[in-house]
Amino acid sequence: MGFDHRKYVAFEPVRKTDRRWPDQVIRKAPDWCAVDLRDGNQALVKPMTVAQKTRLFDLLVKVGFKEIEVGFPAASQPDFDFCRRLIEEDRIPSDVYIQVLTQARPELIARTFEAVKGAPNVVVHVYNSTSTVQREKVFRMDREGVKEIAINGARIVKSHADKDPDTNWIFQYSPESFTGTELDYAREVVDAVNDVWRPDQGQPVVINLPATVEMATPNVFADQIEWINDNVRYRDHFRISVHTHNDRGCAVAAAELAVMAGADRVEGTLMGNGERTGNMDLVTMAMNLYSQGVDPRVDLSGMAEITDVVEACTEIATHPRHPYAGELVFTAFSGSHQDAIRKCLAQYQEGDQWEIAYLPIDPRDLGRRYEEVVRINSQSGKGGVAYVLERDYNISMPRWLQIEFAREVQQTAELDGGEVDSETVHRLFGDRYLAVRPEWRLRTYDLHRTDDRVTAVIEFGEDEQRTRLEGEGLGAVEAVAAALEKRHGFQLAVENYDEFALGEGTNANALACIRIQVDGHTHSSAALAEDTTSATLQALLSAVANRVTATDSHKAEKTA
Ligand SMILES: CC(=O)SCCNC(=O)CCNC(=O)[C@H](O)C(C)(C)COP(=O)(O)OP(=O)(O)OC[C@H]1O[C@@H](n2cnc3c(N)ncnc32)[C@H](O)[C@@H]1OP(=O)(O)O
Ligand SMILES: CC(C)C(=O)C(=O)O
Ligand SMILES: [Mg+2]
Repeated sequence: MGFDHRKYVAFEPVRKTDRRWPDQVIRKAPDWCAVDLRDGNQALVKPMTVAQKTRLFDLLVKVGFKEIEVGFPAASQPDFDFCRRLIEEDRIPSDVYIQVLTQARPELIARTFEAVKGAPNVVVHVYNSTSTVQREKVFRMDREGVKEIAINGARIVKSHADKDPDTNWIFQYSPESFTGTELDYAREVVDAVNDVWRPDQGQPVVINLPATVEMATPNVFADQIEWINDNVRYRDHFRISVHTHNDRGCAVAAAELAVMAGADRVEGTLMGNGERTGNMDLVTMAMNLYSQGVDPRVDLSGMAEITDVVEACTEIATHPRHPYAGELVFTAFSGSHQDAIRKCLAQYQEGDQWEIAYLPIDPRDLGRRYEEVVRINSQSGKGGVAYVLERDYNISMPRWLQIEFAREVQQTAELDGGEVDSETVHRLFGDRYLAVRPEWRLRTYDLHRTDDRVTAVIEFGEDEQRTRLEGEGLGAVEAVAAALEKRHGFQLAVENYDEFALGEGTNANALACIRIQVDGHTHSSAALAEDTTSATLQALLSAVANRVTATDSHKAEKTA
């Protein structure tokens, strides 16, 4: 008893020597069938109301699905009523087939045909279970007996349809629990059904091969599909569909490999709602194709609407890491990812092929914004911090300041433990580098250049108490630095100094960043101003102010 793996037996792989699917590449989207309103619905704690089903149906149509399984009308009154509503209110576009599921039981098939009466295009989907376990333990029948259920069902479907030639009928058969069915037997049943329906004589047929329960790795499923594809009768005259479940977490992979193995059609649900761990997720598979440059033949650009409607109808929240749709899937918190994204995006031009590290697709294609791409916490680095200030505040920092400021942001993030939003990053930058004390505010400057020297005269401070300094040097910064050295009696070296013209969207035109060294201590500052010289001189004054304040408080501490 307990946690004992010996309770389970390994799935027998398919002994195949003519495997071709591994070399295939999907270059065309399969036909899609959305089964949200049936398989998705039957798995919900609270099955959808008619109003919810209608909302989800309208969304599926809007997204572009042309085959939509709308329910199991013989199972419940709401499913029946919903079907009637679609037809009687003329809600089904002329190029859309509604699909209805029924067991292969005469009374249920009859009721199903009642439900779809008057619809122009209908897929009647009949199923019975064929696996060894189901034959032996559920139906207690031999192979012939279970095959007879299928044949009977096929006959009854055909006879109802024959009575209603105004509808375009597609017949669909599923050997339910196909993955647990011996392949030769699955073929035998499928052939027997097609012998009734005769797709070769013009009857449109879908043979849907379900991984009702996902029992093995996706390559095994692909082998099963390729084997059926190679061995069934009438293969050129009907579509093979697959319907995978996600018990092992590989429903999408299994469907993709199945298409490589010859499947023409894929059933699934938006966001993967469905029995147990869910159905194959149509959003993920379609977007996987899209990200490979393949037209998915559905339009998922309104992803926010898709997740809103699916959440409202299923009452299941979207996981923040859900592929393509989750809140966090286009966000990088970690430093090296942010750095790479920032560098790639800086080189990206509209119309280029999308080659951005860590972003498999352009978030804007799904209605997302670059604003979400880089978010800051304690895992972030200088690239991310710089990106946020550039993106949201048009502030470019030199590399040396990025390194220094990222440490400050990191400390805040560590103290806080969570995310540091863009406004906080901006405020930290302003408080730390841009704040100007009134007594150090630059008021005027005057520069005189002779052949190789500059004489600078500056005034700074409050109105009544302005300080006037004069100095000389090779350039303006050196001249003012010399004046400040003389006034304060220290040695000042400018370690780094950068200035940037600012783009639109800011009041100032220039940003200057400076780092000075005084008596072995470094002090950095920055300033925004109308012109680059004002910005530079203000940055220098603020850096010196930092030094003077530091020295004063040190002296005060000693005296105390
Ligand atoms: C893998 C899938 O998702 S398959 C779809 C599953 N979806 C659903 O079941 C949701 C809707 N189903 C229902 O509401 C009900 O099951 C109904 C209304 C269809 C039928 O209900 P009931 O008649 O009460 O019977 P129940 O579902 O228990 O049926 C089991 C009986 O049908 C038989 N049966 C089950 N599936 C099939 C089938 N596909 N074809 C023929 N007979 C079948 C069983 O052998 C069993 O027979 P028994 O009564 O002789 O023992
Ligand atoms: C009815 C069938 C196709 C089904 O839902 C399954 O086998 O999972
Ligand atoms: Mg299913």
